[in-house]
Amino acid sequence: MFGTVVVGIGIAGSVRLRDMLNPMPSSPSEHLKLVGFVSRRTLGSINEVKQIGLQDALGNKEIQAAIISTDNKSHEENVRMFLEAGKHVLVEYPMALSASTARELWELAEQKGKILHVEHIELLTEEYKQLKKEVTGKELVKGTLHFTGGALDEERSGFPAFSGIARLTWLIDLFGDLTVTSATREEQKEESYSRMTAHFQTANKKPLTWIEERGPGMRRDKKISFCFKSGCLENLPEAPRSAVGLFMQDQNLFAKKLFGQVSREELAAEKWRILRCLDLAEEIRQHCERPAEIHS
Ligand SMILES: NC(=O)C1=CN([C@@H]2O[C@H](COP(=O)(O)OP(=O)(O)OC[C@H]3O[C@@H](n4cnc5c(N)ncnc54)[C@H](O)[C@@H]3O)[C@@H](O)[C@H]2O)C=CC1
Ligand SMILES: C=CC1=C(C)/C(=C/c2[nH]c(/C=C3N=C(/C=C4\NC(=O)C(C)=C4C=C)C(C)=C\3CCC(=O)O)c(CCC(=O)O)c2C)NC1=O
Repeated sequence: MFGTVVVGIGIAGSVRLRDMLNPMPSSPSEHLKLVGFVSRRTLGSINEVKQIGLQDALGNKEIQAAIISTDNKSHEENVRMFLEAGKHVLVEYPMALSASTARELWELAEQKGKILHVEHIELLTEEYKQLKKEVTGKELVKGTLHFTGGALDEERSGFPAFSGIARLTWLIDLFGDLTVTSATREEQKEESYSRMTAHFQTANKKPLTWIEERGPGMRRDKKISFCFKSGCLENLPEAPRSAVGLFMQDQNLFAKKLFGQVSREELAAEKWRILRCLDLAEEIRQHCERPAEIHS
C-alpha cells in the first residue's frame, strides 16, 4: 500500500479525491490508500477524508506519495517539498513554469530515488488516440493547431506556452522533435485577452503553427488543420468517451510506476518528451519577450 495525500482541492484535486476513493477494480490504483488532503482553505473533511496540515503531511510516515493539483504557480514548491521529504510525486501539467526548474526537480527525484510523474491527460483522450492513429505514417506538409479557452490568470497559471503545454505535447507526440522558428504574443490586459502564436519546423523542415488564444467567455476548443502529402485533416476525429475517466487512467499509470511496472525505455521517453516540451516553451517565451525587431 502507498499512503497518498492530495494537495490543492480545485477542479482537478476534487476529481483526484473522488478517484482515490473509488479505484478501478483490479487496477494498480487499488494499492493506493488516501490518507488525507491538504488545502489552504479550511474544508474539514470531504467524504470522510480528513484535511491535514502541509507540515503534518510532509512528516507523516504513513504517506509515501503526494498528488499535487494546485495552481501551476505552486507546483514547483510543492513538488520540491514532497520529494525532499522522501515522497513519490504526481503533479498535474505543467510540472513547472521554467525549463530549468523542471530539470532541477527531475534531478532531485532521481537523487531521492522517487517517482516523479507528470499528468498529461491530453494524451489519454479517445479523440487524441484516434488522431494519433490517423496521423501515423503520413507525411506532413504543413499544419496548425489553434486552441481557444476562457481567460486564465497568468500570475497563477504562468506564461501561455507553459499553461498550454498540453497543445505543445500533442505536436511533439504527433510529429516528433520540433524547433522554434519564431513566436509572438498579443495581449490586451484590460480585456484579459491573450493570443500567442508560435512557429516551428519539424525535423524534415515542415512548418507547424501553434496558436493559444484565451479571453473571457471563449469556448474551450481545439481546431486543427494538418496537411499531408495524401490530403488534409481539418477536424478532430470523433470518438466515444472512454468508460475510464482521464484522471483515473493517469492515476493507474502513476500506480504502475510505483510498482515498477513501467519499462525504463518508456520512462526515459516520457522524461525526454516532458523536458523537451518545457525547453520549447521556454524558447517561445524568449521569442515573445524579445523587443520587436526594427527593420530599416
Ligand atoms: N481542470 C482540468 O480539467 C485540468 C487541470 N489540470 C491542471 O491541474 C491543476 C489545477 O487545475 P484546476 O483544478 O483546474 O484549477 P483550480 O483553480 O480549480 O484549482 C486549483 C486549486 O489549488 C489551490 N491551491 C493553489 N495554491 C495552493 C497551495 N500552495 N496549496 C494548496 N492549494 C493550493 C487553489 O486554492 C484551488 O483550489 C493545474 O495545474 C492545471 O493545469 C490538468 C489537466 C486538466
Ligand atoms: C467546464 C469548465 C472547464 C474548466 C474550468 C476547465 C479547466 C481546465 N481544463 C484543463 C484541461 C483539460 N480539460 C479537459 C476536459 C475537461 N475538463 C473539465 O473540467 C471538463 C468538464 C472536461 C470535459 C470532459 C481535458 C481533456 C484537458 C486536457 C487538455 C486538453 O486536451 O485540452 C485545464 C488545464 C490547462 C489547459 O490545458 O487549459 C484547465 C485549467 N476545463 C473545463 O472544461
